[in-house]
Amino acid sequence: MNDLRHLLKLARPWRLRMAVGIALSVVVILSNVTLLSVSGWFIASMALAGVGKLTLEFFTPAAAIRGLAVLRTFARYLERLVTHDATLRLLSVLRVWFYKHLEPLAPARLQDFRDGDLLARLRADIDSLDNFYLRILAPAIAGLISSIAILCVLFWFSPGVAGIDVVMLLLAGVVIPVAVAAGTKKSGNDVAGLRASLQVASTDLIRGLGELQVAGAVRRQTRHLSDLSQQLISAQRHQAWISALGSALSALAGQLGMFCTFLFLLSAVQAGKIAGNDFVMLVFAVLASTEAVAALPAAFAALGVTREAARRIFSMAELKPAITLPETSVTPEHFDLAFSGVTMRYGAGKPAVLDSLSFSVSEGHCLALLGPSGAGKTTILNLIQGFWECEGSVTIGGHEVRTLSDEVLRQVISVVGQKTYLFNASIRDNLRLVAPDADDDALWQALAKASLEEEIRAFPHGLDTLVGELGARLSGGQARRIAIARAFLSQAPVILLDEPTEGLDATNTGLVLNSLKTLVKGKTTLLVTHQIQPLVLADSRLILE
Ligand SMILES: Nc1ncnc2c1ncn2[C@@H]1O[C@H](COP(=O)(O)OP(=O)(O)OP(=O)(O)O)[C@@H](O)[C@H]1O
Repeated sequence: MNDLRHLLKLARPWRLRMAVGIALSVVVILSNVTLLSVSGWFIASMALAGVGKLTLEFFTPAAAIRGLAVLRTFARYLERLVTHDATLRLLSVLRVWFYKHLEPLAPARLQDFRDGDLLARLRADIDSLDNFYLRILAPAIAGLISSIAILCVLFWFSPGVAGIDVVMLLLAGVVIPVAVAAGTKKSGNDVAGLRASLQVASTDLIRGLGELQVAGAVRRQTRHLSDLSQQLISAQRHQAWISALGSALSALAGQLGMFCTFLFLLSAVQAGKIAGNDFVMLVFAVLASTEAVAALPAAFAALGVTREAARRIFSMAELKPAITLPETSVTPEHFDLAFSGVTMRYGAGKPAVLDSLSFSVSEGHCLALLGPSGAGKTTILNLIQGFWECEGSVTIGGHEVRTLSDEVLRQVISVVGQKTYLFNASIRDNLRLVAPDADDDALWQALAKASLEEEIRAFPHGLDTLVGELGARLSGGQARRIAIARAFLSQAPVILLDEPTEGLDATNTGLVLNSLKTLVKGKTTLLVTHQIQPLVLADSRLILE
């Protein structure tokens, strides 16, 4: 329930809109109940007037019936407009709010989550929260207010009938929905979890299709996907069944309430203690009062999924970043790098990856970091980028990295790694990621320095060429040189090179090294490599054990 309370807090800016939505729901319910009751009264009165048992002025009730019908339709339209508007506003803010909480968690804290799972939280779980106000909160509050109003009016006519209606409303509006919530709790949790697993499996299938095909494992993966899909369908079917059963039982409770009212008032009518037209009106009123609680079984069926979705979102948003950088900071004036007594562990109690490490790189120099796999070379690059906390000090130009803002760090540091993330957009957009205001001339100059200009000019669409998903339409060497062009555009004074020529053929290695020679000139550079060729860039070497 804490998660739902948290959600309510986030919805606070729209509380007026939400309250108006609930008030309109109450108007809809009460106008429906009044319409049916007055109609019953009017038809019975007309019948009695027809056999001469009473005289009737029928203009007023006829006008009231027409007025109620118009009010009901109009209020329903407005209620849909207002409640959906409030829900969509809440969802749009929630998505941004969640993304803002995710951002500082990257990359250190997000490594425990799979991409598909994150996507499911960002999309499907947040979508599920539209249930909260629209299908749970608004119907429950509107149902409660309307029930009290109906019971007060019935009590004024007949305390006995009000008593019958209380029992019926408690049954249809509390007992049955609570039973539905209990019956769908497990399947609700399952639906949110299975949806995420399905997203993870689908992402894996699409991303790894090439490997799966080579390994002959496509069928196995699709069978896994199909099993998950079946489990999700059966959890959703279970929910739909219980929800439908709840709605049917709720409707049955309304019919029983009507029947009991009929029996209760029959003797009074026969004894002439109550008029025939009032008798029909009260019977109809009890039947129509189920309208106040009709939405609750479905609402409570949605409670499980909604609660689980809220838990998944808020549990993630409560995670603490591995390191908290200040919002703003100075920009260093010079750019030498220094590690002093740095000890680093990936988690408390884990072995030290770096143990009291000290070294420095003076401004404009290139230091090659060498050492066996697992020695901690990439960890050093991660610390410089401010991704993890460590003991000791890591400084750029004399400023501790942890005292520099994220914005300053991204301006100061540029990374060329073996994996370059390319967005499925044009080459222009991929380059402008680091320099949004750069014009085409600047982009071509950067491409020329990255030894890529001629190849891009040869493409029919030049800078507008779409690179495909993860840069699928470019070769590995071209993608690497796009990363180098980005580094030229960013003009960052500190360059981190992580295996810059790994996996490239001799021609591409030559092209990349030529460009890197220009890039690192005058910049402070750390080079991580297992290969011999990139060592031409280095002024000195540090061997880690
Ligand atoms: N995010 C992480 N969480 C937990 N442990 C990690 C993480 N990243 C690296 N490690 C561990 O830290 C140690 C150093 O890893 P690191 O990637 O820095 O080594 P490396 O020298 O760059 O290796 P390679 O040359 O193979 O890239 C390894 O034992 C690795 O398992």
